[in-house]
Amino acid sequence: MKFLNDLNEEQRKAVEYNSGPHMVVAGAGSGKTRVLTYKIAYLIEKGMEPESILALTFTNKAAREMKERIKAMIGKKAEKLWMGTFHSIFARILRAESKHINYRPNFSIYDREDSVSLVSNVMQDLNINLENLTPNGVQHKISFLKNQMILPEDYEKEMSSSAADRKFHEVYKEYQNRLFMNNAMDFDDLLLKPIELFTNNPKVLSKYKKMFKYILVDEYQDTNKAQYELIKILSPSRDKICVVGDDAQSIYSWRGAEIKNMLNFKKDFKDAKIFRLEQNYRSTKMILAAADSVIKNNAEQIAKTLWTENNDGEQLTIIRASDEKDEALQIAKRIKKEVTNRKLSLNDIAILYRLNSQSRALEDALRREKIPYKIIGGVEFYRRKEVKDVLAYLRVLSNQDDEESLLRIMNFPQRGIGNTSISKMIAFARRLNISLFTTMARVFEVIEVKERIQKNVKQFKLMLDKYIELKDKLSISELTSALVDELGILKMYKEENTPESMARYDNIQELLRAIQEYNQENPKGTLDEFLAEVSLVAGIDQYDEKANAVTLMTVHSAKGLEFPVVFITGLEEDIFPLSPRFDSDSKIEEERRLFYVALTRAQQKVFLTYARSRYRFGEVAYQSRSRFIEELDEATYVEVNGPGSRRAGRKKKEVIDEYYQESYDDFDQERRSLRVGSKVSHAIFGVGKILAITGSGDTQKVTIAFENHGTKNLLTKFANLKLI
Ligand SMILES: Nc1ncnc2c1ncn2[C@@H]1O[C@H](COP(=O)(O)OP(=O)(O)OP(=O)(O)O)[C@@H](O)[C@H]1O
Repeated sequence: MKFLNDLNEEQRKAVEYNSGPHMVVAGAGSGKTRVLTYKIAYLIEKGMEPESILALTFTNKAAREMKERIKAMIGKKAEKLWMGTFHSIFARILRAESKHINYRPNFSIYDREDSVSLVSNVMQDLNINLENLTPNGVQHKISFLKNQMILPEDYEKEMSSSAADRKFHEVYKEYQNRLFMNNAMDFDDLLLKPIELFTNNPKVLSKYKKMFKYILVDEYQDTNKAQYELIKILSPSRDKICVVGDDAQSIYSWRGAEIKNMLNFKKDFKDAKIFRLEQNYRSTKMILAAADSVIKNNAEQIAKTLWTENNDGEQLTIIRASDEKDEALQIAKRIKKEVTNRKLSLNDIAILYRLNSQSRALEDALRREKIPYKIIGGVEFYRRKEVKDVLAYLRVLSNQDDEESLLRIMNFPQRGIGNTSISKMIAFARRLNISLFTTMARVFEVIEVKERIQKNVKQFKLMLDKYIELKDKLSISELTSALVDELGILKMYKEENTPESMARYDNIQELLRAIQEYNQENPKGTLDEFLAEVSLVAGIDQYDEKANAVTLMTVHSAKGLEFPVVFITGLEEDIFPLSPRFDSDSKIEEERRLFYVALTRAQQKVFLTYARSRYRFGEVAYQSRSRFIEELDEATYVEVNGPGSRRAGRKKKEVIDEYYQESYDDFDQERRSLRVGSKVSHAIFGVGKILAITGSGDTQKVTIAFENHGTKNLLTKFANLKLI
């Protein structure tokens, strides 16, 4: 097999090994993905049927790319591989086997936002208020428990007798119950339900065990308990299994990932063989030395030494900025320089941050400098309001028990069915133990609802019935177009004619286009399958590498990617690492691994930036530089002080260039127009009235009485106040 020549000796050994369970422990950039890809091609070339190989990846994007690569190596038969994320593969299996767990195959898949909304409805219905937990927090806790396979009944056994625990348990139990009633699953169910399925149905299990002759798992360091159980349950005769991972890149413990799955592989799988890949093909020697000097501060890790034959490369550059705006401006300027000096295109550059909220200042600066950028993970396409509205209609057409989706569309676009009437219908549904959808058919029996509104409900129900009937006669694309037309939402957004409504208009058009493409690519694809697919799309999956633009994303999303030039921003205590003061050692170690992941994305050059002060939680916070910078080997970096150094405050005019002048002028403009008595609005605190102004220039402060947040003292420069 000629393609084996693309591998180094150790990689090749791992690819050819076939005599038992094995784990490839590989450092960053050492060819993990390559080994996995080649191994699958190798197995097929050796005669294994593609449909008997199960390959589990961390993102849909990784699965797609690997499949493409394998197709290029061995041809079209690669299409038949079972390759995808845990969630998408098991959603597919659950759909086929739904009757064994008392679900119907058209079950809805709730994303995080849907789950939060369900939690919130449950809390309202049970009239439960959890003092310290918002619906968001409750959802997070539920998800964390589910990831650890702790169901309500398990939780009940372990919980304390405190009122808070009891209330939480009640919400959790009812949340699970509602999911079931709605014929819906949340993301965590997509891993838990298959365990239930396989455990309670030995015949089904044996069918899949026979079918999957080989299991391969990517990013093994970030598997959680449920994923681990699934691998163990399914791994055929326990020997045809290959996992790859890097313990130094385990960054998802907050979502329940367990690094110990990797550390315990040898115990779990008898006679497991370990392959180590230590040659890095991605980065310069300098970048590897820097990464190594940081990660060696972690106590918990599998020993390995990464080396490379690549060039020595340049030192890292550390840039100090005065605040987040200055940081962003300096980055934008640098990018222009780098592109010219290194003859790079913009998609060779990534800007990474720890927190999504850091992106705003960066985006502002890039826009002003007219540098095209793409942002990954913001509000993802399929999570946008207008897109979800249309999808909610499709979900109801597919699964009438999906109460969450039905509630979303009941009065959208407005059809005169208010919340009070909806509550009354829900009460009726609960009393009779029927679904809300069925209640709509019997709305004339719900005497508490006014006659006029009963008619509106009836009409809405008739419309849905019509499309439910049409859904098997039309393609998904025709169905959706007809529906969107009848709802008149495109027209509605067009008439509103605001930038926001036009963006919504475009997004719905884009959705119609996406559905058309889906139809073309999957002529036999059903509405249920389409909905399952879009529910599982993550931000990174839509990432277009070819678009000529700088990439902005969190370090978490950057896992597995590589770029010639990488900026790592916000290197300050409390940002990166996040919350060091309150955290245990293990959390700091995870932050350090995250920093390691960030550094090792770079091929040629790394810039590290930090700001002396930063606007956070509505106030200016003075920041101290991240411990991770202090941990870097001194030989691996140089520091430059941009105009953000302290000197800049005093001698601003001398050190800042025209561009900065312009941006400071903007501040001054805003400041001059503020007066005692002016009404202003603030991004977080809302509307308020200025009571006093003290000081001037950069240290000017305003005292504002906010309508809903009391009186606050803010530094004008950072408050970003808008006059009303
Ligand atoms: N034997 C090899 N010869 C040449 N290039 C290689 C070889 N192995 C890997 N590479 C290249 O090195 C880079 C990193 O490989 P890959 O992405 O497979 O590593 P990885 O271990 O999955 O990385 P990470 O875990 O850091 O994301 C890729 O550009 C890949 O093409």
